Amino acid sequence: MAQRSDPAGLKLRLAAAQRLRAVLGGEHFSPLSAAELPDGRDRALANRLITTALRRHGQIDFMMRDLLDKGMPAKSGSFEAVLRLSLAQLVFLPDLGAHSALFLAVEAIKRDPKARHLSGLMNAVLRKAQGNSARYGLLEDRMLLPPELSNGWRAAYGAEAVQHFTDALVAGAPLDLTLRDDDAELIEALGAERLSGDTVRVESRDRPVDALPGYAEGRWWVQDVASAIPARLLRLPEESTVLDLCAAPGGKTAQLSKAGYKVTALDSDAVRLERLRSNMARLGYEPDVVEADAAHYAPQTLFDGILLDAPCSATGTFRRHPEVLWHRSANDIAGRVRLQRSLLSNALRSLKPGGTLIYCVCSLEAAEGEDQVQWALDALPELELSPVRADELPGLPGAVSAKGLVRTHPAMRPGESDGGMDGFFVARFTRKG
Ligand SMILES: C[S@@+](CC[C@H](N)C(=O)[O-])C[C@H]1O[C@@H](n2cnc3c(N)ncnc32)[C@H](O)[C@@H]1O
Repeated sequence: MAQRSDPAGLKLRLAAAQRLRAVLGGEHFSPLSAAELPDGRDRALANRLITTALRRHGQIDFMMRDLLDKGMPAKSGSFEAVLRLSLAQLVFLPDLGAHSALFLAVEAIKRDPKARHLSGLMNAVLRKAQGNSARYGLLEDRMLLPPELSNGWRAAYGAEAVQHFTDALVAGAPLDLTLRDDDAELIEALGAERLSGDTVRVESRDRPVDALPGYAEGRWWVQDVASAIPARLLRLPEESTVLDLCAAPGGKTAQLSKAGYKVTALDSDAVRLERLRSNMARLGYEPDVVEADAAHYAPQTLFDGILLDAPCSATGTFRRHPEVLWHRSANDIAGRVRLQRSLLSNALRSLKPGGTLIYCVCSLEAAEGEDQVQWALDALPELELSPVRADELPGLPGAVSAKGLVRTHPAMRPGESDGGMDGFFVARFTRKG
């Protein structure tokens, strides 16, 4: 807990350590908000420390093994989180200076009853790290990715692509927006460039998302360019009925609404559905909203189209959620594969004969993508593939396979942009008539 007499910069470090500790414990990363850290400069610095520690997690693992002769002390409260933040600062954020990394780490540890007995160790370890910081700054990029994931990616996408993945991990993601209505003045006010369809990209910004032009008026929503692909591939006439399965927080619901469909947005998570409702209210869209388990949902009236954005390992989102790289295990992925199969099977019960089903995941794992298509075609004889044509995705010809499946990954460049895109997989099916 920070106190009035605390040295400058301590409060933000305590907040950063608390957030990083929660993420190390398995939580999803979200940046500190204005409510959590009101001072904008403190907040920006705290978030920079956390994201650097998360992006450099694999290299910091190496440093910690190198520095802690006896390994991480047991039951040591915030020690690991504070150490990771300070190593991130010392080695990768030299513009912040070394003094505060050392001094404030020790001060932070002294304020944690579970770790204060380790303040001497923190000091000694960080001094040793300071002596080694030039060497640590040259650690290999391959340490940034866990071998369990990167070996498979190298086989699937090639060594050069995986090298780009590490660059993308360190650089982070630009901000992509889907526009509610096309307006050149708004695009200019946002400092954005057009990417594809109604997606624009903001490469750099000086304020939070909700302070950007057009946010309050609901003129756009945040959505990675890859995430905007699946809804575009539905291609049904206006007024068609569409069921958006696993819909929250509603990026694809908004696209489907904008396309003129009659949309039912379903999700099993009440809190996430609240976010969907407030996003739709801001944007002025009015889908029907259903709280239900998509594995058992059985509506009375069948739909013309279904978009199933299935829960997945989310490895394709590592540029914004570096923690997914270190949270995923083979078991974890196998569990999601089973869930995706049950959602796919049950989705068919809601689809009209002749209707279109889009299956998508923000995963780079073939087990959740390409292999699931093969499984569906074998196990669900009512389904047939409706291949996507390369000309349906202008600007991304390499994303469509010979079979008509869509695969994006962070080494792909949409349009002329330098920034990459999320890893996504999309397949389009029809239910036989
Ligand atoms: C990848 S996110 C969806 C993102 C959303 N489609 C969008 O574009 O904004 C996956 C969603 O699946 C939901 N989910 C997970 N299991 C579910 C289930 N059995 N039934 C319905 N929704 C589920 C989660 O609550 C989460 O909101």
